[in-house]
Amino acid sequence: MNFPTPTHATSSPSTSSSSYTLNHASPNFNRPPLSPQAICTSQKKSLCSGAHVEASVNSNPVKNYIAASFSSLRSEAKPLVSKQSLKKRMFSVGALVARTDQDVSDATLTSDDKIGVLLLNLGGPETLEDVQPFLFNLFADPDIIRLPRIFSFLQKPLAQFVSVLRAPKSREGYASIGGGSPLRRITDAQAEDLKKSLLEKNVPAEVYVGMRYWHPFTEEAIEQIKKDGVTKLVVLPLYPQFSISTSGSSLRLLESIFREDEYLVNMQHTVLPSWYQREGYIKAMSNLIEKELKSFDCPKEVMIFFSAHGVPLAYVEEAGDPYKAEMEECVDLIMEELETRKIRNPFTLAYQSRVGPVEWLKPYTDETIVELGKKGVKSMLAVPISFVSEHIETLEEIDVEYKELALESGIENWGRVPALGCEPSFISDLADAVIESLPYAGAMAVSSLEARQSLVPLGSVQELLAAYDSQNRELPSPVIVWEWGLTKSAETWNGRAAMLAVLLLLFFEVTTPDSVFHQWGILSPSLR
Ligand SMILES: C=CC1=C(C)c2cc3[nH]c(cc4nc(cc5[nH]c(cc1n2)c(C)c5CCC(=O)O)C(CCC(=O)O)=C4C)c(C)c3C=C
Ligand SMILES: [Fe+2]
Repeated sequence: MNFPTPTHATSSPSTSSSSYTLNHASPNFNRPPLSPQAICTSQKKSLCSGAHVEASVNSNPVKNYIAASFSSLRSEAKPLVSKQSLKKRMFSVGALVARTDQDVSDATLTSDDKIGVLLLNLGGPETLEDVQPFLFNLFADPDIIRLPRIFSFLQKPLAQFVSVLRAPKSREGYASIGGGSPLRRITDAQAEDLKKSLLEKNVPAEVYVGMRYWHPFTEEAIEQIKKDGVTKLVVLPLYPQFSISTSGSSLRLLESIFREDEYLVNMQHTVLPSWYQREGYIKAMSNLIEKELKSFDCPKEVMIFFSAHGVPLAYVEEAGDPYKAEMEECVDLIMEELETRKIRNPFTLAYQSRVGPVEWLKPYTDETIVELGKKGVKSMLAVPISFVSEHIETLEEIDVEYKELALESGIENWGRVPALGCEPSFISDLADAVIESLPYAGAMAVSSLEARQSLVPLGSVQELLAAYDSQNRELPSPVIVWEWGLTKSAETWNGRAAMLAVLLLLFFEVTTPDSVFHQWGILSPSLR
């Protein structure tokens, strides 16, 4: 039994033949239960402590799924990371395989097959006028702000309110980076290069871009996929690490689109939920860091400062988002790779870009920079780690705000690693990831009602989505921002509701003649 590698794919007969087969035998896809060690060694302790580890629900869902999916392949898998780290982590990464248990059968591509790759990304406002509607789309997403079900009718009014409130600050940021987000341009270029790379590897495919919050919207990409008659689709979120708020949100949207559509239900497809462990990605990141370190006078003394986009703490602690664990493992893998190159710099991971008053993942980037400055760190290399394109948070937040903060904090030498963008070895590795996942694209059983309810064939996305939620609630619960009870987020939101009530009272106090406070003598008339 062979693990599908790029080598197999590139050894496929040329496309002129009537059909070609990815050259590997079908793996047995029954998912054996994971051993507790396999899970615990692959994750940070917090996820493992005393956990009941049996099904793939109680810890890192994406990894569990992948681990479960690939555990039967482990012994023969081509190591994707160093042997040492593979041993330590017990499993390799691959596609989140869109498969039912029974039927990873022939991975055969026929000449009639039309392969598509759907790149999922966030999207960004292209002009300053786009900023508020873009923010509206973002905040209207229940994976970004989730209200309790009985208040879900308030989602759009709330999104309108928050987006209008946030827009001036956001607009200022986008104005300072040239009047809009570069995300569409860069993602289009990545799509173009990926298509070329796939062709060079003898896998002709069309690559589509589907953005979550701005053009080209995922719905538009899907329409094009249908028009083009794609028969096998690889869904590839452009986020190396999985978060409920990013890849999860896009997958949830896809799931709802697929469920409604006869064509899509029948189309074979597979999903790669996260790919930060891939050797190609780890090496590409390490190359960038190694190169940038050389621009410092004393490279060995530079603090490598990984800065990841944050998520609210409740995502990780209450909803089981694997984001933090994946991020930490990703950083470990990069540092291991650098170690093999004899680069043994000190390093830190912190989280940036928090929005609103709730607690986000810590340590915060800004506070950490100040602390490191106080501790006497003189040289720092910032490494944006959660995203593969330049965007507002690299170009403005890191390059301007954090740089300024670092210099004020006593750090004398500052550098920043560029985002991967269209870096050829990275794109080539993405192409390999697509090729490796193709054999697992499977058809949904249209007749099955259950199949219609999940994005990928029966079981897999359900497992992925359900696994977000450690309490196994009916719906994965990304961020319940307000519920009755004593969770941290509930407390925060109860507090906010109270604040809102006070603000409303004050508002009516100063705008209406018969105000309550004045009648009670709490506010003097001069304040009106
Ligand atoms: C892995 C990356 C990202 C995570 C995780 C993420 C979570 C997340 N983001 C917000 C709120 C905002 N994000 C905004 C922009 C933005 N976010 C990401 C990536 C992640 N977000 C990117 C790449 C971008 C920039 C896109 C671009 O146009 O360049 C914004 C808008 C900008 C701003 O006003 O700061 C907001 C708002 C939340 C609430 C969240 C997790 C719940
Ligand atoms: Fe964001």
